[in-house]
Amino acid sequence: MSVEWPRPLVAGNWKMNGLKSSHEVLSEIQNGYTPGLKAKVELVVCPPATLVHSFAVACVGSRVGIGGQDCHAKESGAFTGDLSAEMLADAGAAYVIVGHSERRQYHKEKDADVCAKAVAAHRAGLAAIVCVGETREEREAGRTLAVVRKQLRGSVPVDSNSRNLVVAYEPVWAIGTGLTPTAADVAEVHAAIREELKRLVGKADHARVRILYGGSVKPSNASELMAVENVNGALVGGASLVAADFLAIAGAYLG
Ligand SMILES: O=C(CO)COP(=O)(O)O
Repeated sequence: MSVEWPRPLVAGNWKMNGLKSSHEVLSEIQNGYTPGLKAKVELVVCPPATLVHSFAVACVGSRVGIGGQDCHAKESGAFTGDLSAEMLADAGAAYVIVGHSERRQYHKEKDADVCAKAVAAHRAGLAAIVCVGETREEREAGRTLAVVRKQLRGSVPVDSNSRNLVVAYEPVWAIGTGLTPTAADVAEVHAAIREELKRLVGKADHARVRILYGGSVKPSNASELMAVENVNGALVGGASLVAADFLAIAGAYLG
């Protein structure tokens, strides 16, 4: 029996960028999401929380999905400034990024915290985009695979399946630097992630979990990176803020 894959996923992580005026960028993305592109690739935009609801409302009909960039593990309570997965779902999000390296670095999030957030995402009916990736020091010490495997084992909830889990491999040293690993390096890490998923998600479904590559993805390198085995899409930072660049990256799937 042949495995029917879900479409690859190209997600834009806008980080702390975006004001009301950014609706213009969203409109350009929607206009460029043609039926031909829709047939080949799923597009998701993860704006700052202030824009999640209005973006979700604007996207009804265009099928561009909306995601949050983080969530709290609890459903509600005295957590000033935080946002629950249920609130993101209520605002119209279908995805939430958890465990981004900027959260791990600046907010000291550990694997257990990331896992609790992914559990919350599932509880709220969201798909969790779980981020993993090594630092430059870890790569230079030859520890990349060990680090990524450990992060996965600690961060992926037991109830995960190919509909509620996406994994994003983002080498920390490649984020916002213009540097990318070689295609062979990406292939090696993604193969290790796939193998690990076999244990975490189960034999029946692990092959359908999408594994995204993230870190300095641009229109100029998207085709090469998206062609690597076990790369099922991209998590795009800077280039996702420019509609033409984001669409060109997704366009890598038009062949
Ligand atoms: O962190 C990233 C996406 O989550 C990648 O950022 P850049 O594409 O800007 O390198």
